[in-house]
Amino acid sequence: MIVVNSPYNRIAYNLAVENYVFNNYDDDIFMVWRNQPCVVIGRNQNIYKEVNIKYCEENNIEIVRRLSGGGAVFQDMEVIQYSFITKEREGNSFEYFTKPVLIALEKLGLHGEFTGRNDLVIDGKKFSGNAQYHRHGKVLHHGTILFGGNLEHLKNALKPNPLKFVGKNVKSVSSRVGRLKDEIDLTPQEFMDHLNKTVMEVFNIDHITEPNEEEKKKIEEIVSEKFGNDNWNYGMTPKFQIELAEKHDFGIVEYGISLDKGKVSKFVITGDFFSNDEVDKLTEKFIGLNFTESEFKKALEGVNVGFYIIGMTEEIFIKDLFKER
Ligand SMILES: Nc1ncnc2c1ncn2[C@@H]1O[C@H](COP(=O)(O)OC(=O)CCCC[C@@H]2CCSS2)[C@@H](O)[C@H]1O
Repeated sequence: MIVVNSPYNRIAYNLAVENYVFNNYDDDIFMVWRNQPCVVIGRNQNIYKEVNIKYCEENNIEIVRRLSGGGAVFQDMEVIQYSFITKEREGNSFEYFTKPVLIALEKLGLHGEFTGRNDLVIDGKKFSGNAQYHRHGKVLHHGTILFGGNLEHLKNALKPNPLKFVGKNVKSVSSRVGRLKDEIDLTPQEFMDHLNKTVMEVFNIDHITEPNEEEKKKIEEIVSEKFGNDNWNYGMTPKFQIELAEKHDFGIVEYGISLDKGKVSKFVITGDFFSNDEVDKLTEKFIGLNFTESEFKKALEGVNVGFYIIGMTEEIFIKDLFKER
């Protein structure tokens, strides 16, 4: 096993390093890494359901989809990730790969435990979530460790959308969380070094490497094709529909929205309001867009919604579709 140091601290890049190493290295790998603020969703999650996209846009929190399954987590520069990439072997359970983390904590006088699902907890509070990806006889096991981190962002960015979404998708499992830095006096960097050192001892590793310039180019290609690309981050959202109805003094407005590959594929507005023109002339402006307030507002520039739905304003329209429920 060798240690790979990632030169990046952006989620799309670090996921691309994992992906590159997974596909191109024969050695088993260990890697510790961290990112600027981001939300990382599971492979089969509905981005609209699990993430407060507006909050993320307003707070510069990137949203990226990973290859492994499971739920959505928040990370920032105080949240530490680790990855093992190995050949698939008997006994490669979640418990097996999380053990070195628990050993590293014991050395710091902290007693953590593995729970039945995929979490590590201290005193019942989750500080680590884990996920795996298996392919071609190899396994990627990675985990996030809430060493520190902005809990306000964690709570707000991951607030599940309470709208009824008709469709299949993996839901996150919300937990009571706790941060390690409230228990120990280390900086995030010191904690990373400690974790690295512990794993190097446990697995007898003496070799540390870093992607070279040529590899970095390939990693950057993976970023633009996948983890930094809306077609992956939004597009892998399973098909779903939303139905809404809002009562206004100018009438009841019913919205039926279908999303396919993360984009609006069908949008129907019905109701008992008065109209000057066919409402499909309005709704067709949104076909192909992400279902986000920012994209809808952009599409509405120069459009008079009151022309299609008498009494309607842009403000009411946006509120009907995107207000916090
Ligand atoms: N950073 C972090 N650490 C620990 N727990 C978290 C974190 N962020 C959110 N949460 C809590 O976990 C649940 C979601 O739990 P759930 O079990 O649904 O999902 C996970 O744990 C997935 C872990 C993925 C790890 C990958 C490793 C490399 S990139 S991401 C969320 O609602 C919060 O309550």
